[in-house]
Amino acid sequence: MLTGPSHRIRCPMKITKLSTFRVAPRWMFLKVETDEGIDGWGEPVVEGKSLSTEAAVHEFAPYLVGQDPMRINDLWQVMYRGGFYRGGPTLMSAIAGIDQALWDIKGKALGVPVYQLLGGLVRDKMKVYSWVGGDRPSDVIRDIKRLHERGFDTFKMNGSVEMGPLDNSAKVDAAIARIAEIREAFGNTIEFGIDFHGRIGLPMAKTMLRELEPHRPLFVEEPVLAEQDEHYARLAQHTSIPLAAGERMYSRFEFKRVFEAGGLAIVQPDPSHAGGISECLKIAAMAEAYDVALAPHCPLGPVALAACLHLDFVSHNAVLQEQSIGIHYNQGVEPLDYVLNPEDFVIQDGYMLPFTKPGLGVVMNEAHIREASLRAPDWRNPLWRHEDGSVAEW
Ligand SMILES: O=C(O)C(=O)C[C@@H](O)[C@H](O)CO
Ligand SMILES: [Mg+2]
Repeated sequence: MLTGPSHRIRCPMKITKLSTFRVAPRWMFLKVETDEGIDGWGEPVVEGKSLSTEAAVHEFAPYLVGQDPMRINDLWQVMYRGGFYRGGPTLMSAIAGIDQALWDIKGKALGVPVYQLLGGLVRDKMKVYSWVGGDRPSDVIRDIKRLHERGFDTFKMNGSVEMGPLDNSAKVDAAIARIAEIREAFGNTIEFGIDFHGRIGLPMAKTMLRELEPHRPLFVEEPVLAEQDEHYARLAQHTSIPLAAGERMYSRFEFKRVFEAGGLAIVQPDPSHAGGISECLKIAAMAEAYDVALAPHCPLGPVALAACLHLDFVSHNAVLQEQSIGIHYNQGVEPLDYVLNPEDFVIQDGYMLPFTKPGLGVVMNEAHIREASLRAPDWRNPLWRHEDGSVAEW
């Protein structure tokens, strides 16, 4: 017999408003409001395409306003399938940020951190890594020293400057010498991933991997571009170095091909690009079935990082988490500049601890965000060109 107020069948909560705030350095925050005063935050953004991502978020709004935010799975399917066209960085990043906000609302409505809604913790802390060097990797030794003193022992850097499709041995030697210098300086007291950022392609990848073998990087990222993912399996035959990729893949429908073909030892979906927590959970589970490790991509802000960590804390195969504190893209703006609870972003000896507050666990400084959004930069990545004038991969 349903009698007392606690048993009253509640009218479903309703989404009332979506607001977007583009802010420095190149991020965008989404606030989803409801008729019960519970707000959820997300971070939908394609770096360098925030205006088109913002438009996509607001194109989804008519499907969401008036709907029950607790029905995350249905709203996700409506956004993914309802508009006929699907996939790609813009639509999937818009869905990602909305998905994050819906999980934030659900956790706050039920009074628990999101990872509790996803089955609870599989680990007590999560290993994180820091970027060192810049677009053209320099001063990496200095940066590693500085961060190593702060307790980090795992790093990532760009693997090279611009590289032509078939570049010369001097540039290969320069790239390798920089890595050799790191191992020389730190031995096995640190580990590092090398991100080629898609700057090399198949003609150079085997050579670079061969030359890197003796220095045993933790992984090599994007040795070829995601649109040539068919090469990962071939390259993996030529190297013992774990190959990683995924930041430019946007749903399980893209990742399934690399799982089937093999070659990637680590996948790096970005919960702010690949459909959010909901979709990245499915990608993580697929990866686990193929014994592929998970290392979510996150060169972004605090909500994106929180979404990654909730994913990490429920995924057995999560091994490393990228975070953007001090990354060269931030130009002096840091993720914690936009939150009122920096003390909850605990980094101890290169690990982060689970958030404890309900929802994603991030208390956004809305007043500062609104003010900062009045000065939103139109960030875009540099356009590089080779010696011969042709476009170079950045
Ligand atoms: O963090 C990484 O692994 C990157 O490759 C950075 C890249 O995603 C830039 O954010 C694009 O603007
Ligand atoms: Mg990368």
